[in-house]
Parts: sequence; structure tokens; C-alpha cells
Amino acid sequence: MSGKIAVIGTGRIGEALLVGLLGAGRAPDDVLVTARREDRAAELRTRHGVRVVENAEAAKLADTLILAVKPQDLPALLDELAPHVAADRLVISAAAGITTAFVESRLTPGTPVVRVMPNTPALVDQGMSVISGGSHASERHLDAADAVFAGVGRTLRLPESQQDAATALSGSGPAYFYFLVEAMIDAGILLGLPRDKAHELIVQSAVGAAAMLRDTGEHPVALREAVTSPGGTTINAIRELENHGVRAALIAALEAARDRSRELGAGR
Ligand SMILES: NC(=O)C1=CN([C@@H]2O[C@H](COP(=O)(O)OP(=O)(O)OC[C@H]3O[C@@H](n4cnc5c(N)ncnc54)[C@H](O)[C@@H]3O)[C@@H](O)[C@H]2O)C=CC1
Ligand SMILES: O=C(O)[C@@H]1CCC=N1
Repeated sequence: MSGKIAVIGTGRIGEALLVGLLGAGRAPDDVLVTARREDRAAELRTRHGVRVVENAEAAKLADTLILAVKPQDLPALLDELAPHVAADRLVISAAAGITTAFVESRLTPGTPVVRVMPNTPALVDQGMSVISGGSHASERHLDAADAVFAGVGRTLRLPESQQDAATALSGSGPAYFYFLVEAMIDAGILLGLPRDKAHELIVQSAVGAAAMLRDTGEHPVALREAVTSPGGTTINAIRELENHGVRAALIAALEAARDRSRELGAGR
């Protein structure tokens, strides 16, 4: 399935996907976006050279619709789009928590719906997108969704029952790393380093650690052990992390994110 793609709701993740799609070589003429406010529409036109259209027009013109509005705004958007979405279109929802069954229930019966949980590193082609099909999504539709998101990073298919967990891990995941980086830069300040130098040291350490995780195939425990010299500095830091319950805090944090994803979908 090729043709035009529309990003409906071009906020933070919508724009990240847009940039990723254009960066992956999709022609600006083949990408439509929608925005609620005219100043935002003008910004998107100037910044990315894409056509900004009304939601209804996007639904009529695009073969694939990516819905990237907040879960709370999705019901109203679906009601607005439904009369204009032909049942041969592919509808991809990126809304946390919202089930394909809910989206299907608001559209023409038989419309293929795919649920995708992307993440913002799609902006730099390093996204992680988790894909699940609804009841009318065939292998061809899943392949089509896969092809769109593979252009902006890695993709993984999981049963929809695991999407709330995936949302907690990879959808929200980048935020946890930014939080850690922010805290580690603060530590650099405490240790007397200038902020820009602390930033450089931590960001490059994060990039290096991420590349090691991805490229060596080593388990994170082995990689951490290789940094942790007997009687050295790292083990003192690790002891403090364990004393402060950082591992348990992360487990609880991701569980809370998973629960919120479930809540967002509940009753819808
Ligand atoms: N921000 C992220 O890292 C991720 C977000 N998501 C999901 O993506 C969705 C959007 O999240 P964000 O981008 O963070 O929110 P956001 O608030 O930055 O973007 C939502 C955009 O949708 C627009 N919008 C709302 N109703 C509209 C309508 N009827 N027609 C056209 N545009 C409309 C808003 O004006 C806004 O620009 C949510 O459902 C979220 O669960 C999924 C994965 C990652
Ligand atoms: O915070 C949120 O609800 C969205 C979903 C995953 C990442 N951001």
C-alpha cells in the first residue's frame, strides 16, 4: 500500500513522525498534515513544506491516516472523520491506551485499523514503534504500517494485549533517559563542572552507552560490570543507586505508566 499519508494532529509526536517520514525520503507532496490552529498550520507549512488541510480533506485524500491526537481528543476526532473515511483506507492510531476495537467502532464497519505506539526519536530515524492489528487489519495492512514506521526507526509487532506495557517501555521510554541525563548533569554541577561541560560529558556517555547496548549484543549487566573496577569509583556510585532504590523506582514507574495507559483506554 503506498500513496498519500496524512498525519492528523501534528503536535509533538505527529511532527516527529512528519520529520522522520520526510527525512526517510517521502516526498512532501505525498504527506498531508492537519492542525487545529492557523498559526500552527503556517508553522508546519513553512518548516516542512507540506500541505496543511482540514481533517475531512485529509481523510478523503490520504490512503493512510495516522491519528496523533491526545487519547481524550480521539473520540471527537473519529466522529468528525468517520463520514469521510472510506473502508479501503488504513487508519493508524498512535493514541496511548486506545484500543483498535474502540477506533473500529467509530468508523465504517470493516475499516482496517492498526494501533502503533511510536516514540519521539522517530525525529532522528531512531524511533521504536510497536504495531498491533485490529480485527479488520490483514497482513497487508500490518506490512503497510510497518513500512511507514520502519522509515523512522525500528518496528516490532506485538499482540494488542501488550500495547499498554509497550507504551510504558518504549513510548514513554525516552523521557526516562532524558530525566536521568538531566539529573546526572545536575550532579556535574554539584561536582563543580560548568553546565555545558557536564552536558557534553553526560550526553556523549549516554550516546556511547546506547551504541554499546545496540552494537555489541552484550547484556547490560556485562557492560556495567566492565565499567565497575574492583575497589574503584563506579561500585561506590552503584551502591548509592541501590541504597536509594533506583531499580525499584524504575520498576514502579513503568508499572504506573502501564496502568495509566490502561486507564486512558478504559471505558472507550
Ligand atoms: N509525545 C510522545 O512521545 C508520544 C505520544 N503518543 C501519542 O500521540 C498522541 C499525541 O501526543 P503528543 O504529540 O504528545 O500531544 P500534543 O498535544 O503535542 O499533540 C496533539 C496535537 O493534536 C492536535 N489536535 C487535537 N485535536 C485535533 C483535531 N480534532 N484535529 C486536528 N488536530 C487536533 C492538537 O492541536 C495538538 O497539536 C497521544 O495520543 C499520545 O498518546 C504516542 C507515542 C509517543
Ligand atoms: O505521555 C504520554 O501519554 C505519551 C504516550 C507515550 C509517550 N507519551
